[in-house]
Amino acid sequence: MNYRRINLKLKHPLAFWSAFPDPSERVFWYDSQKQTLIIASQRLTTVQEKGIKNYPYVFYSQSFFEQVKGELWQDMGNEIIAFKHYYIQTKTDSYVLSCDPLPDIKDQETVLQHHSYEEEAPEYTEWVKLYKKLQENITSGKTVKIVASREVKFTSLTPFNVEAILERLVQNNPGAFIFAYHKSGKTFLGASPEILVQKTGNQVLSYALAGTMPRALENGAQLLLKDSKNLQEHQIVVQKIKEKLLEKVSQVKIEQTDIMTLKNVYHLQTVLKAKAGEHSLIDWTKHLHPTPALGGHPSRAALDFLRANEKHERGLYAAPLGLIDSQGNGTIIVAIRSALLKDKACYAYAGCGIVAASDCQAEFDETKIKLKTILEAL
Ligand SMILES: C=C(O[C@H]1C=CC=C(C(=O)O)[C@@H]1O)C(=O)O
Repeated sequence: MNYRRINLKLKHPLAFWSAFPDPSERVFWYDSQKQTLIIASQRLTTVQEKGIKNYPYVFYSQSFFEQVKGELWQDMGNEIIAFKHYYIQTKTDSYVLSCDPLPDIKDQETVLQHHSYEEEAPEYTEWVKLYKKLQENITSGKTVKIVASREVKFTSLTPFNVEAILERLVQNNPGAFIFAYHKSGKTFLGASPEILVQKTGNQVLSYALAGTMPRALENGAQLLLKDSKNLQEHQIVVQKIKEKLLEKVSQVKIEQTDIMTLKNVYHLQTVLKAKAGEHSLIDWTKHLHPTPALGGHPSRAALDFLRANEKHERGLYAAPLGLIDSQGNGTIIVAIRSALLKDKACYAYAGCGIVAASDCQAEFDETKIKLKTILEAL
């Protein structure tokens, strides 16, 4: 496909997003580690994996579970999509790649509108019920760890303003991957710190990210590095990713476990690296998802439990998504610290890994802290 390159430096890059109102499909992707922003707009076509090389970037997503239940998440994800226009901004360059005439782009500042909203959270007693069943599952030996999640609905007096929320997600979350996928009047967005798999040439990298302490806790980072419950939760993820990598390649490099510091929480983080071999980024994604940082261990039993007992549909929450370039390189994150916006409704998601030594109230509180990523952007 022939894309023209047009030099364009926007002072307010979100103006590119705003230049394509509904029904334009759009993707926003800001890698704050590389300080690279890509905004893709207007679907050109759905792509088969072998066709990826024909487009500057494609957007890849797959739902958390293979089957998606209910109305809310219908038609979101499980596709590879090429777009007509890409606005690309790196530390040194800024341009558009386009295969269609561009609309007028007004380089206007985003109005940082705040929203007044009401919360419709399920009762704490609902969490307690789920937690009890989960502990029974662990005690019976079916599972060792399950990552349970909550969906909390926030209703605003005015429609949620995606640009303002994205702007604040970028400002508040250095180190994270800020993403948005807009389709049919719905926007799924968030600021995820977790790379499922990143492919650069013949290298792949994956984050084991599990184990959490609030930033508000004094010495939280030091406590986390020594906390046996969190270390167990974390090690399950490291071992599983290692095992999965070794199913395809002969060597894996496991870096030292460290602390990832985010705005509201600390996490335990271990980076694993391997050779990509002949496997594509999508092969690796399908092979690794869901890690026990999002599903549980053993995986099948944990997923069966979640399907049977979580009341909400996960859709793209905790699911793999990202951009892949024409060389097959890119970063697939798991879409946590995320929410689905639809007009005046915001469905926000947060989960936490639960093992035998967990505490019901502490895990609930952890999901509330994780929800702050979204709430502080509203
Ligand atoms: C499932 C989520 O977080 C995962 C990532 C980091 C730490 C986690 C934890 O400590 O439980 C979770 O595994 C979420 O934010 O919704």
